[in-house]
Amino acid sequence: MTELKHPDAVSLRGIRKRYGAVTAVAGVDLTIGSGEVVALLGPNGAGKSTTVDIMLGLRAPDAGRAELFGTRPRAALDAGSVGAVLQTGELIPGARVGELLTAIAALQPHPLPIGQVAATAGVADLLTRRTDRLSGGQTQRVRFALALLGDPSLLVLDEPTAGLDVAARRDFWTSVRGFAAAGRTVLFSTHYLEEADETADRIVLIDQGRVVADGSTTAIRAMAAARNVRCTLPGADPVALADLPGAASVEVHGDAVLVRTTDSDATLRALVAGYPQARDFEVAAAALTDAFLALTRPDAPAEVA
Ligand SMILES: Nc1ncnc2c1ncn2[C@@H]1O[C@H](COP(=O)(O)OP(=O)(O)OP(=O)(O)O)[C@@H](O)[C@H]1O
Repeated sequence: MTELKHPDAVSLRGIRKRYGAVTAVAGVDLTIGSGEVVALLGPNGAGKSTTVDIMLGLRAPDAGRAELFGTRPRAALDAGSVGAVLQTGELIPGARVGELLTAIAALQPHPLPIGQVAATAGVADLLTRRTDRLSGGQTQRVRFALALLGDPSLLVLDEPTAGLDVAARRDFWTSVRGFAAAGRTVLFSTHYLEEADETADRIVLIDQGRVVADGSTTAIRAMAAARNVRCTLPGADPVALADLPGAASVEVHGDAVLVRTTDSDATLRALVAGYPQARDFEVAAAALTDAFLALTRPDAPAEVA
């Protein structure tokens, strides 16, 4: 593994970036330790790609500092410590996959054997194929192989499975998990909670250019299963409602009650039994962002307006 000795693979401090009137990144702090597998999860336009580009030294931030293994991103890239699969960039058309891997390996300070990389990335049967005759899933696997050639300690993947079908996605993530199993660091961005859930140890939720939550995948999965139970209940007491089974947080606005719960069946049964005057029941999936906020603010008091 090509590694610069430093405990943190990634360190972002106070990163900000605007494009004209659009604030893409609004102050991101993020530390990723060596060996972590982290998903950067967020909706379209959340600022994931801009954050990744700054992290890799491909874009300059307006403010803040990005370091990989305690050094400038470009120095870490030049040392072969970092491999990346980005959304942009075409494979050289007309080249054979094996030729391309051989050519790029020659540029690396400490290349891995082509056969090993091809096996890890699942491209061993594609080496004689032309790069412009590959399917989307095969193209992504070749790009993944190219990123592995320098034997990186950190792999950065920006929405690597965008546009791939379910089978191609599954194969891709199997290869990534194989890479991560060797104790290397992986950061990937995705829109899909399932991808984050299946592959990452930690999920960082980014929304409107900010980190709005950061937690273990287990904790995030539990919160993603959260439901909102709403009802009309005159004279509701938020403190008493907070004792309902499964209740994570309670909001009371006049007669309107919102209970965020991890067990909506139990909450609803107890609500019906304990509050006969309650009516207009409604149960809905909690928005992921709400779930993350509830997760990261466990001490938040019940809100009353
Ligand atoms: N080169 C650019 N010029 C102007 N605005 C940009 C540019 N790149 C990104 N933006 C804007 O900055 C914001 C963040 O974009 P970014 O691509 O970083 O988000 P993202 O989370 O990666 O989105 P997606 O999931 O859609 O790829 C968006 O509002 C986007 O329209």
